[in-house]
Amino acid sequence: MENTLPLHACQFHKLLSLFNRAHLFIHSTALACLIYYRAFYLFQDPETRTAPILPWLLVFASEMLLSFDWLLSQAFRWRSVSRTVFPERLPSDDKLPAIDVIICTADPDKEPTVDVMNTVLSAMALDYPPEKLNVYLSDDSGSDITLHGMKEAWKFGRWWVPFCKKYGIKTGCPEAYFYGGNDENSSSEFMADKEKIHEKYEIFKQRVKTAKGNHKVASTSNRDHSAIVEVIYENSDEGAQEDERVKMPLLIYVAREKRPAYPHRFKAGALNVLLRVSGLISNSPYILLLDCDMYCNDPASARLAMCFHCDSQISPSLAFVQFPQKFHNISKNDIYDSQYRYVFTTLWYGADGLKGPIMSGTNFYIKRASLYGKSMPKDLAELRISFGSSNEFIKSVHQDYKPRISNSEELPSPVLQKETKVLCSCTYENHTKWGKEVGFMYGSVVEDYLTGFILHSRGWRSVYLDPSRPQFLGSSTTNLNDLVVQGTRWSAGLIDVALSRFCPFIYGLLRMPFLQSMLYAQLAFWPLFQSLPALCLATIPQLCLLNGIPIYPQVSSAFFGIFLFNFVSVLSKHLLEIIVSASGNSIRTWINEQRIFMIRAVTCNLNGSLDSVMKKIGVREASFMLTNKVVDDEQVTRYQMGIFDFQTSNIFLVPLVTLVTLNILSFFGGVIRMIVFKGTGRNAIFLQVILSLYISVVNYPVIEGMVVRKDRGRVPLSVTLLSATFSSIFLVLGSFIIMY
Ligand SMILES: O=c1ccn([C@@H]2O[C@H](COP(=O)(O)OP(=O)(O)O[C@H]3O[C@H](CO)[C@@H](O)[C@H](O)[C@H]3O)[C@@H](O)[C@H]2O)c(=O)[nH]1
Ligand SMILES: [Mn+2]
Repeated sequence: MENTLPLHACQFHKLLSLFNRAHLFIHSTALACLIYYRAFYLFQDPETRTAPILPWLLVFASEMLLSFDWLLSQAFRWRSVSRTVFPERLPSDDKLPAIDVIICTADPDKEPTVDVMNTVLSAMALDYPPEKLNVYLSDDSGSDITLHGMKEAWKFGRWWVPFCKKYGIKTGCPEAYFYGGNDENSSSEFMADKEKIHEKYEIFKQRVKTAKGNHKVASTSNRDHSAIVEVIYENSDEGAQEDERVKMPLLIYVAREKRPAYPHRFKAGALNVLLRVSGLISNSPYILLLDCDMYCNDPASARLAMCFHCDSQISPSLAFVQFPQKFHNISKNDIYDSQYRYVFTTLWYGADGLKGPIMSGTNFYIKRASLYGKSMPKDLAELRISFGSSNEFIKSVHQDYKPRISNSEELPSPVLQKETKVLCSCTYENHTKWGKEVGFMYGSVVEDYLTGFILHSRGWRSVYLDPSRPQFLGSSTTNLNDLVVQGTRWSAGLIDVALSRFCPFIYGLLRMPFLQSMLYAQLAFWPLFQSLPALCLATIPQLCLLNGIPIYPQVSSAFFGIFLFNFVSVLSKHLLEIIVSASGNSIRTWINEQRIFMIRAVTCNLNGSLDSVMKKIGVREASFMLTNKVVDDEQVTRYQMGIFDFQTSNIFLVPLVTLVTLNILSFFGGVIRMIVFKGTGRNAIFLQVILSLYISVVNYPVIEGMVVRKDRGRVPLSVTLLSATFSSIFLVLGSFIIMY
């Protein structure tokens, strides 16, 4: 009889959820009072109004948007859960399903080949039966350097994988292993082996680097090259000794065809090609997806994920098991919130309590069949419309298909080679459902969010697993420029979805539970719902303050308490969530996150939203600006020391510095007015003074960058001057507009 003990357990965070619901109730009541106060004003006799109607309406609209966004975000707080797994109860190895690992890379200049190969090697070292593990690298640049790197990785892997297995090495990424330094084993045999492997690793690295040095790629080759599919197989003397040979997973290099005249759909396009090619070659029922900068930090993840996929109760509706993105390069005082704490420790736990976390691009084990569309067509004509013209691929979508290569010693037949090239061609998807209903979805550069959304709306679910030892570790953005470039892409991608036919308010509400569609809506609209109010609340109350116009209730009013309560309630709730979710210095994390929310709102969220709108009206083209993975030592040092690096484009920096300048000006202006004003006039502008002060204090690093610092990472003088000019123009023009 089968093992009947459960493979996993789920814990509902009862206390936290109860608290969240109570907070939801109290805070909404306070928000209702605030809305009453704002709306009531509009019906007052114009003679008795203390402020002109335009700024009042702008501030009111911003408060409504923020409140609405807050209300949506409560979906993430309704039902938090966490999960544990019992991999020791899994069936024996011969009963485990096979896994295809797909790793994406796109540019050997921006994504150093040695790092990519480290990810490949870490995947090869996963603790899983080797004959059931197939590792694919998708190379969107079609570069010789990468292919050469793969061959070298294979050779080194023949030493590395057995070494990891023999000594139960956890860190399967050689670079992290040799330079991370934490060994439990001190036996002399181990030490000798380790030294030998370390030497081989250095040789491997040197070879990969030399190949790069010898090879200059033309920058256009990224967009114009033919398809290459190569099963990496090497049988030279450089490999391990015959008797030492351990069975290795299959390693396959795939570069799809790319031509300038054909859209290549960025990462989603690459993934769909890989779905097809892997379908033909190994056709494993489960797929692990990895970005090239995300290595396996623990070989156990495959088995942990199988605790869900092998559970016959939840497996039929389970699309993917998502692990968090964690990063190896986070400093103690993480000034940019590079770890995305909020997303991976607050939001995703909450989403898991509904129908599962949002797909997060990398680190998830997905069921292949879930990507093959809503329902399986019955006849061949329909199958061809869905999947394209390859009969061989169509055969592979049926469960009983036997993969074409079953072990690493076998070479692909010429027929198979020809067929895989067809599947990689840039015309293969024409007039098919790829990217629209089948595979990873096109239409947004956040292909992960959109694909997960479509899967969830078809009734699939996902689960979130966040074991104490990070199963995957990546490199995060550690400077302002990389952060805003990445953030702009995400924001644009999310707004693309928000403004498309997949808008979660309509498409989601009709297809998924209410709370789940709220959670998707909150994320999709988040760039807009953050940036517009932030822009307004960092300018309008300040403009009014300098003109002596009160926009908030005066200190003696009962509504003053309501406003203060709302402000304190949101801030303290945020602090509490940090205390619950993270270890370390909570207050510091809290300030860092408050600051980065504000900075993001007026830089990348704003820019990304604009980008998306401009694409809609046809002024801009879709693009996928890769996140930089080449380390700049000077910038890293600043990040490690907790010092902001303001070297970024003026499109981002000028609005930020302008807003901070404006708030400093209005704070001092306000203080002077409070000294000069007597009685109610003073009371009436108090909250505006506090708001300007709060914004200035939280953004102190910007001020420091403008006036104190002299290093390269400071705010350039030209930006400070430009920003001062902009804020003066705004103040003068704005004063005219609100007065009349
Ligand atoms: O045309 C492309 C563009 C990108 N990539 C790969 O996609 C991955 C993610 O790109 P990266 O530049 O690292 O972007 P990030 O912002 O760090 O990635 C986050 O955001 C992406 C969506 O925008 C998700 O796909 C990722 O999984 C998620 O980690 C990398 O492995 C790239 O090589 C391709 O294969 N082809
Ligand atoms: Mn990345």
